[in-house]
Amino acid sequence: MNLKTRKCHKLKGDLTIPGDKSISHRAIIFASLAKGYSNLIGLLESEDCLKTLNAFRLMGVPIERNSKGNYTIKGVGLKGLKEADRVIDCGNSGTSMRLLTGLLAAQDFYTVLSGDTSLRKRPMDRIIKPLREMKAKIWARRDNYAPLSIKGSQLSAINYTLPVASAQVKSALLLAGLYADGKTILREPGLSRDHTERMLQGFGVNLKKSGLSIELDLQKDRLEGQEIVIPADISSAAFFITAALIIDDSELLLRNVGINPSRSGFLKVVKDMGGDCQLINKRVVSGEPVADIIVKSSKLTGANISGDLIPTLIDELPIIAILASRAEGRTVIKDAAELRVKESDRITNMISILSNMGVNVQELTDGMIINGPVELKGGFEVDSSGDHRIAMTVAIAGLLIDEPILINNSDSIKTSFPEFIDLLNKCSIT
Ligand SMILES: O=C(O)C1=C[C@@H](OP(=O)(O)O)[C@@H](O)[C@H](O)C1
Ligand SMILES: C=C(OP(=O)(O)O)C(=O)O
Repeated sequence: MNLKTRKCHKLKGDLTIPGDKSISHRAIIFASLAKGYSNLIGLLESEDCLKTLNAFRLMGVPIERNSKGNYTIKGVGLKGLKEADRVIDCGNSGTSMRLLTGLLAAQDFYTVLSGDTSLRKRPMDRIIKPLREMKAKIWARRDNYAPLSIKGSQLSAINYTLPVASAQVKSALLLAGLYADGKTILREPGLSRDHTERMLQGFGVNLKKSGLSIELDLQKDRLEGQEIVIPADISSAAFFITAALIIDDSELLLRNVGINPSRSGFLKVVKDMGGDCQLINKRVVSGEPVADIIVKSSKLTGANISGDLIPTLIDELPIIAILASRAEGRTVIKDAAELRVKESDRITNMISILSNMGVNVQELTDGMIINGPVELKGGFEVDSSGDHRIAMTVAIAGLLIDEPILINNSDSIKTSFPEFIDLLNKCSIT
C-alpha cells in the first residue's frame, strides 16, 4: 500500500490512542502463564501483538475475544504450555521473538521461531548468549539470526550485567528466570522500560528492584489470573503530540496515556524544547502510571538528547527528529546506536528523509545533529523499509508540507498502530 501525505491547517480534538504495545505483549504472556482467567482490557490489536496472541493459541492457551481490545485468557499455568505443531511466526515483532525465546528455553518441548525479512536480520545473540549461560539450548542462523530453534531444558539462574539497556533482553531473562534453579540477578547500564517487572510484581512474583538491579526469586510457582487494564501507548501518542506542537493553532486532548517514567522520556524532551504539554488526571492503573495529556502548538528550541534518557524514548527518536527540524537551534541525539538494529536502520533512514525535506542534518555513528528551524519540503518518494515508525514519522511531517510525499509500503503502520490514519483524519482540519 502507498500513502500520500496531505497538508493540514490545524489539529483539534479529543482522542483515545490504542493500547500500549509493550504492555499488551506482556499482558498476553503473563495471563497465559497464570492459573485461571485473566481479563485484558484495552489490548492493542496490532499485527505485532496479534503475533504474540497467536503464539500462545498455538501452544494450547484458550484465548477469547469479547469485543475490540477486550480478551479473556484462560491461563494454563507456568508448566501448562504445549508444543506448537508448526513454526511460530513472530512477523515483524522483535518483542515477540525475544521474550518468547526466554520463555521457551525453559519449556519441556521444541520450538522454532521465525519472522519477516526485517526480523530475520535483527540480532538475537544478545539473548542467545546469556540464555546459553543459563544452559539454554538454542540454535540460530549464523548463531545470531532467526529462524531460531529452541529445545527447552532445565535452566540455572544467572547473575548478569546487560551490555545495553534493553527491555527485551531483560524481559527474556526474567521469563527464563521464572523457571531457573536459584536467584536471577540482572543489572542494566541504564533503565529500560520496566513493564515486565511491574507486571510480575502485580502477579505476585517475588521481584526486588534497587536502582538498576533486579533480583528474581521464584518462591511461589503460581501466578493468579487477574484483570489488566492497558493504557494508551505513549509511543503512538508521540506522533499526535508532535503534530499538535508543530502545526499552528492546534490543540489535542489525549486520554489515558501511559506515562511510566522508564518509558516517557519523550515528554521530558518536549518540555525541554519548550513544548506546551500538560498532564492532568494523573493516576495508577494496573500498576502503570497514566494521565490525560493536553498539547498545544508551541515555539520549540533545540535540545541535547543522550545518555540515560535514550532508553526511555528509543522508539520516539524518529519523530523527535521532526520536532528538532522545526525547533530553533541545534538538536544533538547521541548514544542511540540501538536505532541501527530496529525494524530498519532508523539513523540512515531519518538522515535520508530529513535531507530530502531540506533539513541540515549530520549523521553520527550513534545518532544525528539537526539544525532548525526549516520549512520542510515534499515532492519525493520514500519507502518505509517495512518500518512502521518511519512511515508514521513521514506522514506527520507531511502535515506541514504543501507538496505531497509518497510513502511506499505504508502497510507497516499496522505493526503498532492500525488506527493511525483514521485518528489523524478525525482530528486534522485541512
Ligand atoms: O520490550 C519492549 O516491549 C520493547 C523494547 C525496546 O526494544 P529493546 O529492548 O531492544 O531496546 C523497544 O524498542 C521495542 O519497541 C519494545
Ligand atoms: C522496535 C520496535 O519494536 P520491536 O523491537 O518489538 O520490533 C518498535 O516498535 O519500534
